[in-house]
Amino acid sequence: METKSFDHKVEESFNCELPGSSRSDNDSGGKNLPGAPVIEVINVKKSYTLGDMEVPILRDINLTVNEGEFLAIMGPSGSGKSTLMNLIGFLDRPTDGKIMIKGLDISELSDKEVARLRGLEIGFIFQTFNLIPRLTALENVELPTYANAREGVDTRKKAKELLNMVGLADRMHHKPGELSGGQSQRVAIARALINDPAILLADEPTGNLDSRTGCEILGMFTRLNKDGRTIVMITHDPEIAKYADRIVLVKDGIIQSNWSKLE
Ligand SMILES: Nc1ncnc2c1ncn2[C@@H]1O[C@H](COP(=O)(O)OP(=O)(O)OP(=O)(O)O)[C@@H](O)[C@H]1O
Repeated sequence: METKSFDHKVEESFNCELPGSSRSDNDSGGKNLPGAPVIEVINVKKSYTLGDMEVPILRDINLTVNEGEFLAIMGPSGSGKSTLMNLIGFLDRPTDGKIMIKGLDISELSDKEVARLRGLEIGFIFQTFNLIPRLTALENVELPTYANAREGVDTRKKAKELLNMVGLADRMHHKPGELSGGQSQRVAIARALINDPAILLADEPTGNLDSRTGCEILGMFTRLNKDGRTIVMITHDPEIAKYADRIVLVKDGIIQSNWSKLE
C-alpha cells in the first residue's frame, strides 16, 4: 500500500472537536463498501478456567469485517472487548468456533504460520503505546521486521518514510522517554504499518491522550482507512466510535447490537 504523507493540519481537514463532532450518521466517507470479508469470527466462544470453574467471557460471537471497513467495538468494562480483539489478532485462541483472516482458517495453521500471518497482516496499536524504552523511535518502528518482513522491502527506508508520514521526521532518534504521549502513539502507528498489514487493531488508542491529541490520532486513523486499511478499534467513547463505519456492542458475551452507516 502506498505511503502517503499526512498533512499536519489534521484537525482542519478532519474537523474533530472532541468531545462532540463526528462524521454524520450516514456519511460513508466517500467509500464504496463492503469489500470482501477480511475477518470472520464464526460461533466463537472463549472461557477462562478459574480454579475448578469455567468462566465464559464470550458466549457466541459472530462477526464479519469487510476489507476497508472501520469498525468500533464498544461495551462495558469487562465485557470481553480486549478478549475479542486478542482472538481476532490471534494472540489467543478461541475455546470454540473459528476465526478466518482473508479466508484462512487460523485453527488449521501451525504456530509458525500463525506468527507469520500476524506479523505481516495485522498491526497492533495499544492504549499504552507499548514501545521499547531503550530503542529509538526508528528502531521501535523497525522492530516487527526482525521477526517477519516482506521480501524486497528496505525496512530502514520504509521506517523513515512512516515516521515522516506521522510527522516525526525530526524525532527519529529520540527514545520513548523523550517523546510526548501523542508522539509515542504516532511511533506506535508507524510501527503497526511497517509490514503494510491489511488490518489495524487498536485497543483504546486515544485512551491515554488529551482530546486534541486524541483527535489527531483519530484523524490519522480515518485517513488510513480512507486509503483502504481495515481498522478495528475498541473504544469506550461513543463520540470516538461515531467515526467508524460500524459499531458493535459486546455485552454479556454476545454482540448485542451491530449498527452500520454503510448499509
Ligand atoms: N487470562 C485471563 N484469565 C482469566 N480471566 C481473564 C483473563 N483475561 C481476561 N479475563 C477476564 O475476562 C473478562 C473480559 O476481559 P477483557 O479485558 O476482554 O474486557 P474488556 O471489555 O476489554 O474490559 P475493559 O473495557 O475494562 O478493558 C474480564 O472479567 C477479565 O477479568
